[in-house]
Amino acid sequence: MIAKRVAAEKAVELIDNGMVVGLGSGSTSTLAIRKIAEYVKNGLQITAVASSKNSEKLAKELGIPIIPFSEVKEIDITIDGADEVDHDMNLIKGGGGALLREKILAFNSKKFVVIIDESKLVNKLGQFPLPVEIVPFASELTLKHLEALNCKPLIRRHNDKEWISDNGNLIVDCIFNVINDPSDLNQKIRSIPGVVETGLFIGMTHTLIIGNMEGTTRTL
Ligand SMILES: O=C[C@H](O)[C@H](O)[C@H](O)COP(=O)(O)O
Repeated sequence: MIAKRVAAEKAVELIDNGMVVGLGSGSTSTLAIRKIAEYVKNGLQITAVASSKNSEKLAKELGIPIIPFSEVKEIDITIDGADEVDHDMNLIKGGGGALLREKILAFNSKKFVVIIDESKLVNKLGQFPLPVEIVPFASELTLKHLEALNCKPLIRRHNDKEWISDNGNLIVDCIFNVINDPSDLNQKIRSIPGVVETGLFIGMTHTLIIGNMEGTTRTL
């Protein structure tokens, strides 16, 4: 927890008055949201957009001013976690199922800051099952095409039911074990009709902040 916390706190230092801030999702992002709320209480003036209903609810409860996407022209900085990060700062995200909104935020941000503890660093992506958001219609066919890309696709379930994303879609966790060419795989998956988005974030990270158990951080 300390590794995630120091990475989150370091990232929050990058926020200035007047910024539009994108809020990520997951446990590391939650630590960042809590720190942002402290700054807001102490006078920092920002507006924020959230990448999930959970993050939006938490931010509102903590007094962070949230604006709807319809009012956002550009985001100054988005701070978000990741499930795996490779040497090129490519990511797997979506362990919490928020990948689509997270990718929209990252794509529309001047600065996309990723915060992780050092256990998330890998030589090659793919040990963590790749989350892919798909529409529920004809999901069996979409799964068949995912399987043809040499993975084991499993529809995410919770309490014996299919888990539904904030966008009303399904999440498929694709077990690849090793992803040799993340960019090529991302394109192949996105070309399957029925796929909404993948959890591969290729070339999107501007800054990576890695926290460790000693309570220090490294910024790339
Ligand atoms: O959908 C969830 C997000 O992509 C999270 O940022 C990712 O799963 C990392 O989560 P955590 O910070 O809890 O490890």
